[in-house]
Amino acid sequence: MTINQSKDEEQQRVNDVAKKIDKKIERVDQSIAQAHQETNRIERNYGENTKVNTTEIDDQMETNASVQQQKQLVALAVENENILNSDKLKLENLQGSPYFGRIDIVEDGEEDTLYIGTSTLQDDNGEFLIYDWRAPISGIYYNGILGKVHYQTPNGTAEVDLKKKRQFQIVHNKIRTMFDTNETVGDEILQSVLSEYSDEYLKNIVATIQHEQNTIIRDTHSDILLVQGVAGSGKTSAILQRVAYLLYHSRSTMNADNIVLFSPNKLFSNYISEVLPSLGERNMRQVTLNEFISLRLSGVQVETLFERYEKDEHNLPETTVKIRLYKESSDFLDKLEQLETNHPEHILHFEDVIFEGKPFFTKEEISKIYDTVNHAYHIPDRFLKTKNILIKRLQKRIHDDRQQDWVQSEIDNLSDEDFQQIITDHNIQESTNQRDIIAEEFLRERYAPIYNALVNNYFFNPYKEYLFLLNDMKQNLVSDNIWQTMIESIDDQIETHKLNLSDSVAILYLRDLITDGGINHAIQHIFIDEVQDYTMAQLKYIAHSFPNAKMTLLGDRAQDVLTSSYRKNDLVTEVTELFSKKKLTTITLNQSYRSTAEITNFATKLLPKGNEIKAFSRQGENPVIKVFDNNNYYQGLKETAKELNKRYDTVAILTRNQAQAEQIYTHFSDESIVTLVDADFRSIPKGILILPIYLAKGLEFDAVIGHDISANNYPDKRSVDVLYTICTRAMHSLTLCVDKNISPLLKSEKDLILEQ
Ligand SMILES: Nc1ncnc2c1ncn2[C@@H]1O[C@H](COP(=O)(O)OP(=O)(O)OP(=O)(O)O)[C@@H](O)[C@H]1O
Repeated sequence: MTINQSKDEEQQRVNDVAKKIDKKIERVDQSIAQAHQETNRIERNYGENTKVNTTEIDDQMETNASVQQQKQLVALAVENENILNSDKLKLENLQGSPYFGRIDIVEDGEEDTLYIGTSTLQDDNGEFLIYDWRAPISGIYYNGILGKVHYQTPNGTAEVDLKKKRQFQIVHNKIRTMFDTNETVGDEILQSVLSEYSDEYLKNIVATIQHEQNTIIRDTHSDILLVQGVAGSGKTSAILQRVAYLLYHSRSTMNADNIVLFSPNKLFSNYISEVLPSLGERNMRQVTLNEFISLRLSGVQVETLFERYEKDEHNLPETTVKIRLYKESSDFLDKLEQLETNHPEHILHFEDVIFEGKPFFTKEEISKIYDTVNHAYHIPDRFLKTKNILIKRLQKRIHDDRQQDWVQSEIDNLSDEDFQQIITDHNIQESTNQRDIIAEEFLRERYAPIYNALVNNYFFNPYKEYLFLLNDMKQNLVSDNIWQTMIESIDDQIETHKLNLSDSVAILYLRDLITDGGINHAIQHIFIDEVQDYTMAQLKYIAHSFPNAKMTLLGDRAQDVLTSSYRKNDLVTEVTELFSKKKLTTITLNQSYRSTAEITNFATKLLPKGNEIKAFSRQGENPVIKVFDNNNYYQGLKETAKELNKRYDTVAILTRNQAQAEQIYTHFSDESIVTLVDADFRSIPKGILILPIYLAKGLEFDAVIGHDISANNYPDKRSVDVLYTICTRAMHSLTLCVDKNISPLLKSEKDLILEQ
């Protein structure tokens, strides 16, 4: 059979499947309409039932039971609607491009042909028209070369003979390209996908997942999966396909709410938000490190990594670097823990519990309780016992205060409505001591802020405890004077409700350790993108906070934009040491997909070990270094951007910091096509964008212009990470602009220099 004949047959099949998908969508639409009517009907009914009389006890109980039942019915109806909507989304995702792969196999002597797409589709007889790309058998499409291959099933490893592997590119239900291949998912389709222009949203890559990426996506054994992947190697893409894969495989035990992704900034969250829905899945929870810390330290303003980077720009004093490195190590957290546990005689720093302007429990009273609890107990147990004793004292006080005159008179003054409300809220039966019970409930409500303070551990001051431990700490990093000055400066900051990034994690760790709090058992998977920005102390704290979670950490040691000015240790070595007791797998991705070969080759020359990075064979223009006369610099930059914008939808001018971005913007102020992006942006428009590199982390643009690549701005090796990250954001075109004084980092690139 010729390829054209088989293409005709394949096209025929696409047409048949497309019709079946359309029909199924029609049917789902009808079911959704019916389900919606049903939900409305139950909700109306629910509303009427809740209006039943609630003053008589019997009626009240009956109403409660009925309301519960109605609530369940509503929940079921809504759930049913959700399932139908999700089915519809999956079908819509198949519309126009129902599948991308086909495998012909022989299993146990039987021949079979399977088509692979973003989700499963069966016809009315239960025949599989499309297999989900995450089904066990689909794994061989990504991994297997023709011949005998294995795949994992729930019952163990199965062997099949893979006879044919065919790839399709189907657009609007027409086969655009189709060919048979042997090894990985072929270059030709990848070429075509990668040549497309940048988009506001990252796309799913299921049709072209590469071998190593597939290993990351399908790993279910490791506690810690660490991926060191060069710029543009598909780390972020792998995260998202992995989330989709894990959700499919653990459907009965996990949903998207059990997964948390730590993302580098708000722009990034929006950028990746379409991938999972395009695979028929819900997005996982997302949080930036700063949001995570700030949520846990409410009332304190924690410095962001971006703010610190902006402040740090120039050479940091050696002592600052030493102290910071120490505080960011996991050893530092261990040291705090040790100091705390080795001094059982030490009384924690407690605070008065204030009620209506006066201490209800004084810190002396709390300290005394803590001191009387057996010193041999672990600190969290002593803390809990103290807390329980306080709660008991509060309960006793409630009990004792019932007969107080002021309570009695407050009850007498209650309106009938309020009186009745207390009875209803607390389900108080009629009896001789009804008034006592009402008094008790009244006091419980009145004293609720105290109870709240106790439950939330507000009677303990972790900030003072931290300062105390710092004072107590023997260290030989810096002179005692400098150490003391540092402590005083933290104290001053705390006074103004501010905190450094490195202190914030230490304080959280200490607080959670002492109070046995801050632990979330429900999260099963943590993903951290751009892990090179995280300190070991932060990773240790995150692991401590989510004890049941497996962690997938993805980063690039060469894109250490935010901390390279002072950090020296290697990412992979540090992470491996930190998690030495866990089952850790490290995967390296050396193939870069984002940029043209010319751009990747240019960028890799900046790195000491750049020759390990493999460029993808997509050709484009050479990068250009444009040198302008000092007076014409901004004019030149502006014209370069406008020129590029005629050819490319998104042109990003990337700077070292926000101030530089703002300065450029003033030169553009007459143009409406230009956007100055800052840390609060949630999405990126098309046109010319100006932004500091740290906000462009993880993103990509058709054309990139590096601003002011001069010896002043990029003086030495410590600037390599920033420059490398700038260059690798470009998909198709890279221009570096500079006045006469070119950075020494570009010394070997004389051929690319264009004097203007
Ligand atoms: N297997 C693939 N098939 C198609 N496109 C891919 C594949 N892998 C990566 N890409 C594309 O390459 C680009 C870079 O991918 P991604 O952003 O996931 O890389 P990254 O390693 O996270 O990059 P960086 O660290 O530089 O931010 C994206 O446009 C992505 O769609």
